[in-house]
Amino acid sequence: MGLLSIIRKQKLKDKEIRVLLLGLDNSGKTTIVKSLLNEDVKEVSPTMGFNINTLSYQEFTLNIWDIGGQSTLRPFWFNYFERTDSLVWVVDVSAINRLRESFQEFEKVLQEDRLVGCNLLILLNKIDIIPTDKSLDAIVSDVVEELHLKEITNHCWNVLPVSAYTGQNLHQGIDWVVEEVKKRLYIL
Ligand SMILES: Nc1nc2c(ncn2[C@@H]2O[C@H](COP(=O)(O)OP(=O)(O)OP(=O)(O)O)[C@@H](O)[C@H]2O)c(=O)[nH]1
Ligand SMILES: [Mg+2]
Repeated sequence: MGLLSIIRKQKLKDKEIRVLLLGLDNSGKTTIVKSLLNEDVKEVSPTMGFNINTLSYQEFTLNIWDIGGQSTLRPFWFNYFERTDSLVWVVDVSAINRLRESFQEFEKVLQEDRLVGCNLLILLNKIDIIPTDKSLDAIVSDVVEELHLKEITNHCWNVLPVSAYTGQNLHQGIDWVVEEVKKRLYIL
């Protein structure tokens, strides 16, 4: 067992899960956290640095690191990878024209050694405003293709369409994160 695995396992015994929330600016990361914390989702402004929020879920404490996604802030993302249990990548489904940009950043992040072994949840946010001429299934397959998700073999990954505004599917997302982390706790 490598040192990283030992540290992770100890942390999980302490029932702490570190979640890193990344994605392009305006994708809705901060709003998702607010929704999970039952705060006012209409009160957000672009994150200029980062926010750490704590969410209790089952017997676990999730420390959610929400990092600003503007292009000038992306070089700083690399300061936050240490000890991440779960990477949550947020995509704005109302801005499909930014999928390529999202993939470019996503690809860089996935090359990071410090993220080896963490699980990966891709949230397709803002499904409350998807264009009426496109089905949700079609949007999901576009994202799976554009982000080359089927080529990812070294992370357990999952895709969930969500809405931070309505709260749809957000708890399923957290459930998945916690269940994946639990599996590792018993398998390692
Ligand atoms: N319709 C809709 N709008 C949303 C949703 N989630 C977020 N938004 C809006 O999208 C905009 C950006 O939301 P933020 O949460 O600030 O996005 P962010 O990813 O944290 O952005 P940065 O901090 O700049 O990286 C805001 O105007 C939100 O109100 C959603 O589920 N539905
Ligand atoms: Mg933000």
